[in-house]
Amino acid sequence: MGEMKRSGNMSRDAVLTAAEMRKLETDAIMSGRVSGAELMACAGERAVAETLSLWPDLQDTISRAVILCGPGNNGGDGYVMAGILAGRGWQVDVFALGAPTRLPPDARANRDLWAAECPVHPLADAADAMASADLIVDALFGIGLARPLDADVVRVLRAVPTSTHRMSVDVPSGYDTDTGTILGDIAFPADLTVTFHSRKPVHSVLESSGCVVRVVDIGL
Ligand SMILES: NC(=O)C1=CN([C@@H]2O[C@H](COP(=O)(O)OP(=O)(O)OC[C@H]3O[C@@H](n4cnc5c(N)ncnc54)[C@H](O)[C@@H]3O)[C@@H](O)[C@H]2O)[C@@H](O)CC1
Ligand SMILES: [K+]
Repeated sequence: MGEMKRSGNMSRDAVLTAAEMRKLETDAIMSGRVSGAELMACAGERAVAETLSLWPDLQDTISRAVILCGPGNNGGDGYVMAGILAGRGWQVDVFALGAPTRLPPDARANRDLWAAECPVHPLADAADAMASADLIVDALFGIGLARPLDADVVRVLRAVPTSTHRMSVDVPSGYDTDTGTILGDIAFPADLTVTFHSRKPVHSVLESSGCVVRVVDIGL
């Protein structure tokens, strides 16, 4: 069975839809209480912390991470994680989907920070690196997935090895947040999902299939 862990100032029982979560974020940003960049930085930091807390063995040696980054803010969280892990001495390879010019601003800023120092590889090239990774991070799609995954993404997900640590940021790519169904044929096979502020309907489905779900405060 999965486990649940909550922290911070959150409504303990709330289960939010994707639209409700998006509204909460937008309202918080519009109020000036917190910026999108701060939320993203916190999301990436908390995702790394929860990953290393679940799998402390990853800190024993120099570990290798593959981070799959998508075309939206979920990808932005992935770039934050890449920077944090590289700063801890990890070998980090980032593979990205979509043109950087189409990223939303906060994700673009974090992508540019990463790309100033390190390469960003095309997503289609991820298979070999995934085969030898200690940790694979799925930051392809979160609450913004709007249709089944395209064939090029499906090909990459089919190459994800089952023998390594696999974590998803917010929602495993391929799952519909509000129904918990897989929109196409496949979703990222996460062992751990770190979601933000509140559970979403998909997380009960994940827990019932054995995925660990951790809910973290990001200052909303
Ligand atoms: N400021 C914020 O709003 C925050 C957002 N956060 C992260 O941002 C995520 C939500 O970001 P977004 O709303 O940008 O959504 P996503 O990053 O989940 O994805 C949206 C992007 O994917 C595209 N897309 C949707 N379905 C597709 C498909 N099947 N194939 C190809 N492209 C597809 C959309 O056109 C859009 O460009 C959350 O899940 C969370 O991880 C966190 O960083 C916390 C702060
Ligand atoms: K994801």
